[in-house]
This record gives sequence, structure tokens and C-alpha cells, in this order.
Amino acid sequence: MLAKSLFALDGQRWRDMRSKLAPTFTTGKIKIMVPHMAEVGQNWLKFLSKNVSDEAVDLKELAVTYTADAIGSCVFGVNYNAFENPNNTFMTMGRRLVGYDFKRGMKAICVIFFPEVVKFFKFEWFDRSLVDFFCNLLKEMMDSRKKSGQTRKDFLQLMIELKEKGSVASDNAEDEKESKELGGFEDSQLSSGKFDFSDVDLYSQAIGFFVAGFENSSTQISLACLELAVESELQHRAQAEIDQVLKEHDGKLTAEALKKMVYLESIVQETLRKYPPAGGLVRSCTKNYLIPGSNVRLEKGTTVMIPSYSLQNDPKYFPDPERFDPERFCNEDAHHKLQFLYTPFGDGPRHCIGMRFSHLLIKTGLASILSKFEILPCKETVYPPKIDPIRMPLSSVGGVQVKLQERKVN
Ligand code: HEM
Repeated sequence: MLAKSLFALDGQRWRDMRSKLAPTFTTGKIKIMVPHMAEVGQNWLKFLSKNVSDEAVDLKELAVTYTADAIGSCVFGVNYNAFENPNNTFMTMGRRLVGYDFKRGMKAICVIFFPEVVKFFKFEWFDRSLVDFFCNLLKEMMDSRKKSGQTRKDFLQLMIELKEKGSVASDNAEDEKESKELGGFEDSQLSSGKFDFSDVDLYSQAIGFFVAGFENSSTQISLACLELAVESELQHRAQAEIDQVLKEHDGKLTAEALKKMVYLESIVQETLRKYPPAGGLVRSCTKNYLIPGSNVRLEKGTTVMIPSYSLQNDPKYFPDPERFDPERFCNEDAHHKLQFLYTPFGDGPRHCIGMRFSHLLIKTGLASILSKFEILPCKETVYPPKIDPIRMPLSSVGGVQVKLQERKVN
């Protein structure tokens, strides 16, 4: 089933799928989902206000609940409020879907380095029962929208549009431009005729998006909070910006408000630099290639790993790399100078299609918690975090233990 998700496709079908999904990931399309994220952020704050104490909390665990609920709402169109109902089936199944153990670790190694073994043994990445649960849920949501005639501003609706019309329309020239950047190909590179997007294609994409966003985004939120707990000056600068922007937007966390939180954006970028979830990028040589200026010859079919984590933590490119310094990204053209060195979302035609969505998801989570809480280090805090050497995506051993204190904001 998940062989049909964008991650797993290649060749012509990947090109066609990428170009059709690209219009659903533009800023214009994603910003209509910010209210769903902000609603989950509010649920998070309500839960914390009722439960905050003098004890340490695991922010990674809390962030997982936030991202699961937010992705559930934006991608599947469901809102379970996992803060109040932590054992709801969506959350339980979601945890199993992204859970990691020795068996999964070995499978991941095989997928990257021995794809022939995976094909030969027909490895199933996920249990059938898990996949069935998510497919049935999506089917139910689609049937209920069809029956009631109601629509909702979310990914599910955009994918229903793709299924019914064969494409998702761009809203304006800017939307069209972004869509091309995300998945633009010449017409001659794409299949002609109506794009076939079956129910199974739709389920595969939705489940793939959940898996992609759940772990990565919650890790980024929790590690950003850890850095801010340790560097209180940076935290207060971020809070001053959030307070000011919220004041100008009637206290509402909208897409426009998030855009104005430029220092918070630098914090997100610096967290992604220090802790890139993927660790590295994988590519396969499509032809024999001699690395210029060397005698290293790569044979066609060789798997190459681009070490994002090492490059982004190399003092040659990022002086004093252990220092958490959002200033590195405060300058507008910092990105241009860093091409190919800063790749938390990958690079080239296969870069992360969900990059804009993740930025908004992470920023909404951070802006929510920082607007109402002070994050403090405590005796359980481990800093620097101990990165799990065998887990993929990147994760800190023992979560992120900190203390929360309600802020007094005027
Ligand atoms: C902090 C959050 C995230 C990070 C750091 C991240 C990072 C990445 C990276 C490194 C890749 C491989 C890129 C390459 O090889 O050049 C990737 C691919 C991908 N990501 Fe993400 N991702 C994140 C969140 C998301 C979310 C939320 C979604 C969906 C809603 C998503 C959807 C995808 C898809 C579909 C691909 C495969 C693209 C293709 O092969 O064409 N990601 N991501």
C-alpha cells in the first residue's frame, strides 16, 4: 500500500504524482490550515494550564500529542483532542505507526543500503492492521463529506479535489510559481491524459504525510524548547516578539501573525541546523561519475549518502556549531550562501514537499507554548541532549525534560 506514497515512488509515476501534489503544498493552500493548527495549540495550552506543576515534564511527549492532533486535523480532517483523550484510537495507532524498534531499524538500513533485499523479501514496513485502520478512517471521512455535501479546508479536501478533477487549481500567480518550484516539470516530462488518483493513492499519501510530520516536527519543537530553556535571553526575545505580534492581531495566531514572527522563524531554522531529523540524504547514481578534482569514481547504481548532520555541524561552515545561535539565520540571504550545506529538508527535485507545512506547524506549536509559558531547565534536564545513535529520524534519549511556569502577560 505505502509503495504508492510519494516517498516510495520513482520514475514516471513519481514525476506525475509530485507535480499533482505540489499545488496542495503552496503557502496559499497551507495557510488555510493554520486555524486547525492554532485550535490544537489552544487545546494544548488549556491542558497545560490545568496540569502544570512543580514537576518536570517531558516536552517531547507533549509535542508529539500536539503534532499528532494537528496533522490529524489538517490531513485526516479529524479532531480527537488527544490532550484530554490520550488513549484515543487515532493516537494509539499513530504511535504504533511511527514507533521504532530493532526490527524497524534493520528494515530502515535495508531500505537505504539493500533495496534489492527489500524487494526480494517483499518487506512490509507497517502492520496490515495499522494501515487498515487509517484507510478505514479516511474512507469514513470521505463518505461523510460526500453524503453531507460539506467540505473543510484541509489536505483531505484538496486530495478529494485531485481525485475528482484530476488536478488542484492554483489560486493566483504566486501560488502557481510556488507550485512550479515544488514540483515543476516540462509538459513533455509528464504523462498525457487524465491523472489517475485512486482511493488507495489518496490513503497512501495521507498516511505518508502523517509518518513524515509526526516525529520530525515534534522533535524540532521539543529541541527548540530545550535550547530556549537553557538560553533564557533568546527565549525572552522570542516571547517579546510573539507578545507584540499577537497584540497586533487581536491575540489570534493567524498565518499573517506567524509570518511576522521572524525571530521565531530563525529559531526554527537554527534548530533544524543543529538537529536535522533525517541526518543525511540518500541518492542513487544514475550514471558512472568521476568526482571532479579526484580519482573517486562512482559506478552507476551506487548509493550515496550526503551527511547533512555533519555538514550542518561542521565549524568550517557554521562557526562554533554547538552554540545555538538563531542570529545565523536573521540575515535575509543567509540561505543563498548555504546552498547544499544546509539541507534539513533535502535538496533538488526530491526535496521535502511538506517543508512549508512543517514550518507553520512547528511555529504554531512554539508560538502557542511560548506565549503562555516560561520554559525552565530543572535537575532532570539533560543538556546537551543525548542523541539516540541508532534511531531514525533523529531523537533525544529520554525525551526533553524541563519545567513549565505560567507567564504573567499583560
Ligand atoms: C521537521 C519536519 C520535516 C523534515 C525535517 C523533513 C525532511 C525531509 C527530508 C530530508 C526529505 C528527503 C529530501 C531529499 O531527499 O532531498 C523529505 C522528503 C519528504 N517529506 Fe519531509 N520533512 C518534514 C516534514 C514533512 C511533512 C509534515 C510532510 C507532509 C505533510 C513531509 C512530506 C515529505 C514527502 C512526501 C517527502 C518525499 C518527497 C519526494 O520524494 O518527492 N515532510 N522530508
